[in-house]
Amino acid sequence: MKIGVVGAGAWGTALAQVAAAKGDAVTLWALEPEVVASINDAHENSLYLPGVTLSPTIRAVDDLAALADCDALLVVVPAQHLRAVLRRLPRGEAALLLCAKGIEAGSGLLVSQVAQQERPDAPIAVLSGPTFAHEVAAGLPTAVTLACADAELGQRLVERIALPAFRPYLSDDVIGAEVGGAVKNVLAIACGVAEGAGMGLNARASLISRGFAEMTRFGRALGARAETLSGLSGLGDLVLTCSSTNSRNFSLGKGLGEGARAADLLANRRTVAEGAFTAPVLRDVARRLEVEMPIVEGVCALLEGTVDVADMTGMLLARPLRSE
Ligand SMILES: NC(=O)c1ccc[n+]([C@@H]2O[C@H](COP(=O)([O-])OP(=O)(O)OC[C@H]3O[C@@H](n4cnc5c(N)ncnc54)[C@H](O)[C@@H]3O)[C@@H](O)[C@H]2O)c1
Ligand SMILES: O=P(O)(O)OC[C@H](O)CO
Repeated sequence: MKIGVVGAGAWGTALAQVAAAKGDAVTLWALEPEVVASINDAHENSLYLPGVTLSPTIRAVDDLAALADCDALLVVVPAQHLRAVLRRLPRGEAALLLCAKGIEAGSGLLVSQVAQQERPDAPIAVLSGPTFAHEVAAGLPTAVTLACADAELGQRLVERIALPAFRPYLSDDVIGAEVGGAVKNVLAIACGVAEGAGMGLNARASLISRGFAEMTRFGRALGARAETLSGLSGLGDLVLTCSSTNSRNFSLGKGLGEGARAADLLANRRTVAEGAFTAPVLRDVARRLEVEMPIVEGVCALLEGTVDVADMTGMLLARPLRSE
């Protein structure tokens, strides 16, 4: 199975390294010419994954047409750019393994739903789970969910990307795998806020737990299965992302908790904090589905600057007492 990777941020680069680990050639499309040059000349992505020596079998390209002969494409551009990039991909039979975590602004669609609209004939799968790119690139033990409605294709993809320290679990619940990855980014912002404002570890654990209840309600409303939401791509990724400043979403929240404005924290940043873009559209979809997501509502209000941290905390704590 000839693999191409679309998007050479930290995660696309780490996944190219995974795909190249068995010695196969991997074509990696990068948006930025300096990233193409850095990978081909120095075997390093000095912009997005500095300090990691990449396999010499990874060839970076700046032209999406170079991916035309691939059997499978790992699509790793941020959710808000996915549709535009899919429109420019060469037409073909390649399976799309979608690796971004988010919900598209405007449409309210998950990544797989965007892909189905843009590439209705392409076989689709989703890769998600607790995966800091630099740890995967360093070969540290990692387990992920690979979700695909077509069990045979899913099995082939699992076997193609599995490594001794990179362990994919196969699922057929595509929506469930995506909901976890999209919602956890917003909840990680909330946990970062608690960290930045010095609210303590009890507050963080409560946000993870009550946030998981929000994720589960939302996922169930979209048809996700409960066991997917409590698996690697749901609870697993929620725990990871809510626990470390290695997470861009958690770090963004920490800055908010320390009193910075969202616009200042987001201005001129090169790396993506998907939760900031997913939050308002997640809130809108949840309201439409009549799913209660008070933590997500609070994160949105804070990002929009309509409340401060004290207001947000007060609103969450003052909600009516209820059973768990
Ligand atoms: N970094 C991680 O540890 C990690 C792990 C799992 C999933 N993800 C997900 O993977 C996706 C990509 O994140 P990342 O961490 O690789 O990115 P990144 O933050 O390292 O880099 C930003 C990426 O966005 C791309 N980009 C910017 N503007 C663009 C445009 N107009 N069109 C197309 N691409 C554009 C850049 O070229 C670059 O590839 C996100 O959805 C993220 O949530 C990231
Ligand atoms: O740095 P974050 O917050 O985008 O998180 C990266 C991965 O999604 C963690 O699984």
